[in-house]
Amino acid sequence: MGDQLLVGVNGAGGRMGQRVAVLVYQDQDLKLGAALESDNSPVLGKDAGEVAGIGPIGVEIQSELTDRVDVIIDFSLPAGLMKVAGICAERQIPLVAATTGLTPEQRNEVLTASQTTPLILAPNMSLAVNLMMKLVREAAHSLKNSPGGVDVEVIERHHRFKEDAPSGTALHFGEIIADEMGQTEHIHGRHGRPGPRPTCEIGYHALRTGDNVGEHTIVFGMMGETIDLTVRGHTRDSYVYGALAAAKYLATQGAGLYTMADVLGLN
Ligand SMILES: NC(=O)C1=CN([C@@H]2O[C@H](COP(=O)(O)OP(=O)(O)OC[C@H]3O[C@@H](n4cnc5c(N)ncnc54)[C@H](OP(=O)(O)O)[C@@H]3O)[C@@H](O)[C@H]2O)C=CC1
Ligand SMILES: O=C(O)C1=N[C@H](C(=O)O)C[C@H](O)C1
Repeated sequence: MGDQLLVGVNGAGGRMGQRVAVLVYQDQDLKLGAALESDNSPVLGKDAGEVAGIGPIGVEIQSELTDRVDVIIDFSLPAGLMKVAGICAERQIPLVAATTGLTPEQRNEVLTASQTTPLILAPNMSLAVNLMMKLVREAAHSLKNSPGGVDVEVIERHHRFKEDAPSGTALHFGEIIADEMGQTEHIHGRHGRPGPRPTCEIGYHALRTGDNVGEHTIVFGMMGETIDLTVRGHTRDSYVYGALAAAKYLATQGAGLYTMADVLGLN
């Protein structure tokens, strides 16, 4: 149909990229217009649908964007996002950037794309996780002046294949907490004899086990009681649903930086 949104997916051969191809194919408002991978990917030249396990859909995986698309969804690796962000900025293609593990410099470079095109850069596209971010901000704000002090730790669990740690989601939870409570130190694990825990710390702990698609627990530890807030994904599709909603949202916006809260109505 002429009014379908043409979606490009960057990282088409990956765990997330394959699910994007499937759920775009199943969405009557969307059509897969391009499937991108690195120039040394073993799936170049293959049909994106076949790689994703749903049979041929007539979209060949390529390393360069040659077709017109209305929006690009990126679930790749930092190098892949950097490349596609430059393309989107130049061609004014809205970009849903989901890749994590960026350096601060890479993040800042991706963000410049919002000067010429609509952009969302979010470590987590899930509705439950983004709502949990709102809940964690509220909890941090309410607890920040607790008389006995509050120790906050972030525990994340992911599949054994995840390349970056801690997760981008965990780091963003930490940013929210520090913004509300004022912690200045972010420490990753503990070993040896670190001594008593300073109150200025947020601790991060990354578990890598099995096929866990993503679980985050924020621990607010006080004297005499503890609050654990946990959100867990059941399948990767929880992230893709958010990414597709973000793509539809950006397609209606002008150049600028937007958030998943804008997309999901969580403001
Ligand atoms: N924001 C969110 O909601 C979510 C974000 N993520 C993030 O998405 C990213 C991908 O996760 P996942 O799918 O599990 O990882 P995978 O490694 O399975 O997929 C990444 C894909 O990107 C490809 N790739 C690598 N370099 C490039 C490049 N230069 N251009 C285009 N494609 C490239 C890889 O190809 P090759 O294998 O050949 O290198 C691979 O197929 C991670 O950073 C993850 O943290 C994941 C889930 C949710
Ligand atoms: O690699 C993953 O799988 C995920 N990565 C993202 C992150 O690093 O926060 C989002 C989600 O947790 C799944």
